[in-house]
Amino acid sequence: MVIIGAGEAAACAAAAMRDAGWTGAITIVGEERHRPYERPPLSKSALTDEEQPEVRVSAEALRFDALGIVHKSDTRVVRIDRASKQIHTLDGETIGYDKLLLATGAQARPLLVGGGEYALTLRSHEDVWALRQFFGKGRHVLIVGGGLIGLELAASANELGACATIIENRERLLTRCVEAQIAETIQKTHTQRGNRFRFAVDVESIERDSVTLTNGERIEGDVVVAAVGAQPDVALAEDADIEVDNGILTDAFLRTSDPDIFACGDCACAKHPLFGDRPRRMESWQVARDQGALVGRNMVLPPVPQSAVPWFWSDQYDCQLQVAGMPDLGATVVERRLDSETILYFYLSKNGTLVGAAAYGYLRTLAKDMLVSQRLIAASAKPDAAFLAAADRRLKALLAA
Ligand SMILES: NC(=O)c1ccc[n+]([C@@H]2O[C@H](COP(=O)([O-])OP(=O)(O)OC[C@H]3O[C@@H](n4cnc5c(N)ncnc54)[C@H](O)[C@@H]3O)[C@@H](O)[C@H]2O)c1
Repeated sequence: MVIIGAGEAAACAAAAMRDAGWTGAITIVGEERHRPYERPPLSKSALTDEEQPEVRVSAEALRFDALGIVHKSDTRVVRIDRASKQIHTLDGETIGYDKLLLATGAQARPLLVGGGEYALTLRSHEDVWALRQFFGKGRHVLIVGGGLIGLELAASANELGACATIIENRERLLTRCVEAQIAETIQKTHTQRGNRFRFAVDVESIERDSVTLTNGERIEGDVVVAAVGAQPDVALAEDADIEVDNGILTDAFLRTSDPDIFACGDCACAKHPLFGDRPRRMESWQVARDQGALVGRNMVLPPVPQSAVPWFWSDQYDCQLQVAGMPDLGATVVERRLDSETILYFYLSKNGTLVGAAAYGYLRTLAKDMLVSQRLIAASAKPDAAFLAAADRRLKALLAA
């Protein structure tokens, strides 16, 4: 078993292969220096902690030695030869495989404007080192992109006594993953703390410590960060003529168009039986873990389809955003107000099936309901909308229905 890419999904897959009974060789090849590590802290505690940030190795990667999993770090794969079932590395090494897993992840999308190279990005542990020096008291951080990274960075900057200006070219924040009302509430949390926003305007050019917008405005700061999305790392798959369309295409079992090659995590665009025929690329830590565990198992045992409900969270200040399922498939939205600060939205498809849930506010208030929501989505439940909206009625009762 050979795995290309050494992130969270790869680590989970390798451990799952052993857990599924595979006793042969498992080799993970990745270009990063570190063992697979957790990326969620990079935009938060790794920036805000006083102590210098250390790589937080993933739980599964801590088991590599005990499980006899070989990890070749600092090694770039340059070609997959499907006919001879071999991969080739930049160092000239050739490694044969019976089954191959592509867990190549994604890269920060570059900002293609004049001076774009001045903008820092955040994807790796090393990127945090570069950013930390600009996140101190009295600093002004200019962030292009009002998505998850942009907002988490803005919250971290603010916690450290800096101020952030977010420049988003759409009309509002988080268009990729949440409903307008939640986006508005999140924006309010930021503005109350002194962060600023510009919407529906593009960046014309970037200088080392300022940005010029297409409306002529020039904003000065201490650093410019580009947080304009992630692009899947599909070059190896494309070169090997494996089907790609916004990610490496897989069926619900995470098999690519080559029966001996699988894909998972940020690079994979996979079908999911709960969410119709269209394959989807999910960019979240939990999905990487769930798909990794599933694909590792599927490469060893008779395959089973994806069933875990996609889920992610985002911590900003003392609030949390959680999203489960596929809110974009909802035809109807039902609001459940949990307290003055915390709202949960349910997304029901045309036939009344619960397909998504999203909540923002205090974790202690929303956690239980979001957990139940995930179970209801997994069960393709068709809950009564009035029941969902009534915050005094316990959602758990719907599980028994
Ligand atoms: N909590 C989490 O789950 C979490 C946290 C951080 C990052 N991530 C992941 O990291 C990846 C990258 O995050 P991200 O925030 O960069 O991506 P994103 O897709 O969440 O947000 C990108 C934002 O940039 C905007 N944008 C795009 N081009 C622009 C331009 N030229 N000018 C101004 N705005 C522009 C988009 O409209 C969008 O709002 C994603 O895969 C994300 O899911 C996840």
